Amino acid sequence: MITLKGLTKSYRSGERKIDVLKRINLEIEQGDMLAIMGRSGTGKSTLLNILAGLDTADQGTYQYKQVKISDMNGNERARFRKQNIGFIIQNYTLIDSKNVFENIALPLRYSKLSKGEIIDKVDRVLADLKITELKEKDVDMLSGGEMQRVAIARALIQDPDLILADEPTGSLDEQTEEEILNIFKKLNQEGKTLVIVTHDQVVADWCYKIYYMQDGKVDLIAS
Ligand SMILES: Nc1ncnc2c1ncn2[C@@H]1O[C@H](COP(=O)(O)OP(=O)(O)OP(=O)(O)O)[C@@H](O)[C@H]1O
Repeated sequence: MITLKGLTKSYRSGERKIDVLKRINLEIEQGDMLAIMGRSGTGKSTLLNILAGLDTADQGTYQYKQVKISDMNGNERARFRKQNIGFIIQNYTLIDSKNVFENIALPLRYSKLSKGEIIDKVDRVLADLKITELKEKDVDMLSGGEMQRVAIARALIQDPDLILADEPTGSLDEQTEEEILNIFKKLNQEGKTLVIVTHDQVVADWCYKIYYMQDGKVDLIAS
């Protein structure tokens, strides 16, 4: 599904150049569920942002199915992201001034769907995640676990094939973490591919493969 070849990325910080990714090669198969671990600052989020099409590498190629993402310009990558990627991050990035329904419907705002079709879609995702009762609530009234479910719902609204999650359970208690992981497992069983960046061994152990990032490289350490 995904092939990364020779992916290289550096950042400049004043005089210093930081080589974050050094000729990374990685294959991700459709239907996989994998964890990326590694110490802070080793480039996990950078790699995830490149997979999402939010950032680009300096060198190397990124192929998604038959398409070379690394050849795309910013607009093309934005379209690719919208059509294929569900992105979930730790601090939810929900919009406080909007309620749960409006937050989940947000990615559909420029779609050609009618109001009724949008409502149906949101209702279906809410039901799948068992959060229908939250539909009209303001997001600033939600618990951390509820917010994360809403963020997942929003990531799923366009039915993406690839779900990228950056520390998705980082601020949740153990029970809520397990509930979120169960949701991920179910999505995976339905055919979605998941890439999860985590510091948490419990989260990694739910995945089929665990990769470890170090010194600009990514190595498979368990499968
Ligand atoms: N936009 C940027 N400009 C300059 N340096 C950056 C930028 N983004 C990331 N970096 C640096 O690149 C390195 C990798 O950052 P990244 O966020 O990918 O690491 P990470 O493994 O996800 O870390 P953490 O586990 O703490 O989230 C860090 O040294 C970081 O400071």
